[in-house]
Amino acid sequence: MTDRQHVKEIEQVLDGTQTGRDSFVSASWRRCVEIYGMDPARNEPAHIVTDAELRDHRKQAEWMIGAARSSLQSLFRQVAGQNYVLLLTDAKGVCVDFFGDDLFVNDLRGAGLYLGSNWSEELAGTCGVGACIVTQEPVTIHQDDHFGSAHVSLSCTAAPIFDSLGSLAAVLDISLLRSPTPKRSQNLAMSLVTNAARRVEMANLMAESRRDWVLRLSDSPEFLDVDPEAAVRLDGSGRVLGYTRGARRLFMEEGNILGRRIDEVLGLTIDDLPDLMRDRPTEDRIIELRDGGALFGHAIAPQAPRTALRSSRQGGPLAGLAGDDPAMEQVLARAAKLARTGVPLLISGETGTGKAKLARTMHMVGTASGFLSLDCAGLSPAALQQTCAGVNGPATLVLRRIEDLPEDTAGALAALLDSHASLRPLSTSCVAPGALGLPRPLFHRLVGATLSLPPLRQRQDMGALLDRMLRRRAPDDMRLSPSARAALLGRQWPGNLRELEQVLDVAIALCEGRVIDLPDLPAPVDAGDAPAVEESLEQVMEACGWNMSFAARRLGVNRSTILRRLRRAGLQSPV
Ligand SMILES: Nc1ncnc2c1ncn2[C@@H]1O[C@H](COP(=O)(O)OP(=O)(O)OP(=O)(O)O)[C@@H](O)[C@H]1O
Repeated sequence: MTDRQHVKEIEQVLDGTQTGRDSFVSASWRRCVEIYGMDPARNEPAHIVTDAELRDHRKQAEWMIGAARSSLQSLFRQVAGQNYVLLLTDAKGVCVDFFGDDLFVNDLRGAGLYLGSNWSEELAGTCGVGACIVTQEPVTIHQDDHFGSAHVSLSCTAAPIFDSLGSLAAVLDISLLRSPTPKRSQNLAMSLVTNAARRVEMANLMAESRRDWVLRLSDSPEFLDVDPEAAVRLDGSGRVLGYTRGARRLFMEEGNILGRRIDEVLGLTIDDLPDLMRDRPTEDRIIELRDGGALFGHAIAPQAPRTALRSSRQGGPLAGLAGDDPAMEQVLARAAKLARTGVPLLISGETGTGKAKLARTMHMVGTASGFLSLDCAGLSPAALQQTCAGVNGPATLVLRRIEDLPEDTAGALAALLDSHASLRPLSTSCVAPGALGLPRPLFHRLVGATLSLPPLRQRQDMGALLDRMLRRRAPDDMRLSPSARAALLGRQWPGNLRELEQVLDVAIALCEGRVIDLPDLPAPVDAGDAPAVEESLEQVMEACGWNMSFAARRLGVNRSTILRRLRRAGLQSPV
C-alpha cells in the first residue's frame, strides 16, 4: 500500500466506512486524529527520551524489569534467529528493557525498537504498545495498521502486564522490522507474548507474597505446578491481597475480589489450603467453583513465619481443624505450642483421623520454610537420601506411616537426622507409640513428644465437621435432611474423616435435588472390620485367629508388613 492509499483509508475510516481493519485499529486511528490532532500524512520518526529521562523511567520500573528478566530471556531464546526484538515498556510506553540481535542494532534503533523509545499512542500514533496501553488487551498492530507511515514496515504484538492490584504496570512487545504480509503470520507471536506476560505477573506476585499464602490455579493438573494460569495472594484470614490477570478473568462475574475472603468466591477457606500443598497428589487438589465447575489448586505457604499462635483457641489454621470437641481442643492447644519448636513429634491415630493434615498445618504455623513428605511403606535408603539431598536450611520432614519403615531404612534415617540437624521430623502412625517396633536409637530421634488424634466416632464436633465438609464440596444451598444427618451422626466411621469425605462425595453425586436424604447415603462399611488404633499387634493377631491375611486387611497393610512387625515384636502364633 502506498502512503497515499494509507492516508485515504484513514480518511475513509474517519468517515465511518468499514475497510476491513480490526475495530481496535480503526478506533485508534480515530483517536489519533480526533483526540491527539495528528496528521495522517505525517512521517515522524520514533520518539526517544533523553538519557536522564530513561534513567528515571528505568528506576521507577526496576522491580518490573527484575520480575520480567528471566521470562524475557526465555522468550528471546524461543524466537532466536527469527529477527524478533523484545521490548518491555513501562505503563507510559517508554521502553525500559530490550532484547534484540546485536547485528541489527542500528536498524532497530532507527525504527525506535530500542531502549528509551516512547511508544505511547499520543506520541507514536497507532502502534502495538500504544494500543495495548489504551485497550489493556493484547493486540497485534501489523504493518499499515500503524498510523504513521514511518512505522508501516513494522509488525508489533504487545500484551499488557498488570500488577497484583490490577493496575497496568508494563507492556511486553515482540516486534519484527520486516514481516510476511498476512497478519495471521503473527498468531504465534501473540501466543508467546501473552504467555510470557502471564509468567511475569506470576513471578511478580510470588516475589511480593513471601509472607502470605499464594493459591495458584489451573484447569489442567499437568500444568498446575509448572505453569499455572492464575494466582491469588491471601493473608492469614483468607482475604485476597492481590491477583494475576488470569485470576481477574476467572472471577470476572464476582466483580472486584480484592479485600474479599476467598470462601466468598471459591469453595474453600484458608484452613483448606494445607490440603492443596504440593505433597498431595495433583488430582486430589480439586477446588469447586461456584458455577459448578472445578479447578486444580496449588497452595504455597508463607515462607516467613507468621506470628505464633499461643493456643488453637486464638484462631488460625490449627483452630480450623476442629469444632467444639474437648479432646481435639487439647490436642490442638498442645500442637500450637509445639509447632514452633524443633521437637520431633509422633502423631498417632486411626487411619483417616487427620494425622497428615495436622502435620502439614503444624508446619504452616511453624518456623521451618522447607517441607518434605514421605510415605514410609517400602521407602528405600536411596529414596530417602535422594529426597532429602537438596535440603538446606530448616525444613519439616513428614514421615507418613512410620510403622511401615523397612528395617534397612531405619539406620539410614537415624544417620540422616544426625547429619541434617535442621530437619524436623513429624511422623504419623496408626499404631500406638509403644507398638511401633522401631529400633530404640531411631525411636528417640523421632518421638520427642506425641499427639494422639481421637477417632471420629468419639468426636463431639461431628455436626460442625459435616457442615464444613458439605460447604466445601457441594453447592451453597445443598443440605442434609434431618434423618440423613442423624444417620451420619450415628455411624461408627472406621475410616474416620476420610470415610466421611467419601460418603459425602457419594451422597452429593447421588442426590437429585438440593437435599441429601437417607437413600442418597451409601451403606456403612462393616464396623466390625474397623481396627482399633491403640490395639497392640498381639491383640489384633488374636482377634484375627493369627491369620496374617485377616490381620493385614484389618490394619490396612500388606502381609509382609505384618510378618515384619511380628518379627520385630518377637511375637509368634501360640499354635
Ligand atoms: N480436621 C479436618 N477437617 C476436615 N477434613 C479433614 C481434617 N483432617 C483431615 N481431613 C481430611 O481427611 C482425609 C484424611 O486425612 P489425613 O490424610 O490427614 O489422615 P491420616 O490420619 O494421615 O490418614 P492415614 O493414616 O490413613 O494416612 C483427608 O482427605 C483430609 O483432607
